Amino acid sequence: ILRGSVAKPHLKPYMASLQMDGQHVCGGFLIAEQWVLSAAHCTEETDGKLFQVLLGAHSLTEPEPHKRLYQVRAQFPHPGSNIHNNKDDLLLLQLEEKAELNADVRVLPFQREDRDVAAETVCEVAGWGTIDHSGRRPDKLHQVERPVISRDVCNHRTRHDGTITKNMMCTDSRRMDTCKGDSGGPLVCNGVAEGVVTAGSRVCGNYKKPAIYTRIAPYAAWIDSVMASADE
Ligand SMILES: CC(C)CC(=O)Nc1cccc(-c2cccc(CN)c2)c1
Repeated sequence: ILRGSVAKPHLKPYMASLQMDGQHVCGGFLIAEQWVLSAAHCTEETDGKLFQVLLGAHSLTEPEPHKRLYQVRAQFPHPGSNIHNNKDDLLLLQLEEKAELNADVRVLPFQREDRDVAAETVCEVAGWGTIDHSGRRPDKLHQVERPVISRDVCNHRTRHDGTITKNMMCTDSRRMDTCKGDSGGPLVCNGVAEGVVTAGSRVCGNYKKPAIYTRIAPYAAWIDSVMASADE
């Protein structure tokens, strides 16, 4: 998160850190006791290995009462996701066991009504992604509030030039923005997860390249079907 602030510890108990070999790679969030939602492009550099999922954390390194690293039983990238564009950029992770829910570990409801969030709505996004242009990575969770911008503005030829589909949404990226490592985290508007951070043009803090999110509502049926069909 560029030019945001350190989050209040454990006030976003749905946040997950997707880790590989003990390193934070991407964000994610708890959508059910045994399921985390994130972004498919986070698996681009993992060579087919499974993530581990850290829940209940504020600091990535310090001991905290309800912090726990969960093994992943299976990963389900959306079948339409690919490395060439941001389409269907969702990843479902089934934890090896149900997460123990407590004050620091809670499920976040996601939007099921497929209707655009109004432009100018101020939403919040959090993550352990880079916090400055030298790529510094934080130990503690950061957050930032950003206004939604309309798909028409986001699709302007000087912005994302028509690549923003009805399954995507954008927020203003002037100075404060999401960045590398924030992918997979939720865009939370009025207490509900409306979107999942995607890397988009992989630039940060440039107002000409608004932040892009995969809208969740259009994928509610896919999410439900994967959770229902996965084995015990
Ligand atoms: C395997 C993946 C972690 C590779 C990757 O995603 N790289 C990367 C590099 C630069 C910016 C970003 C990035 C992320 C989230 C939002 C944005 C744009 N605000 C950029 C993402």
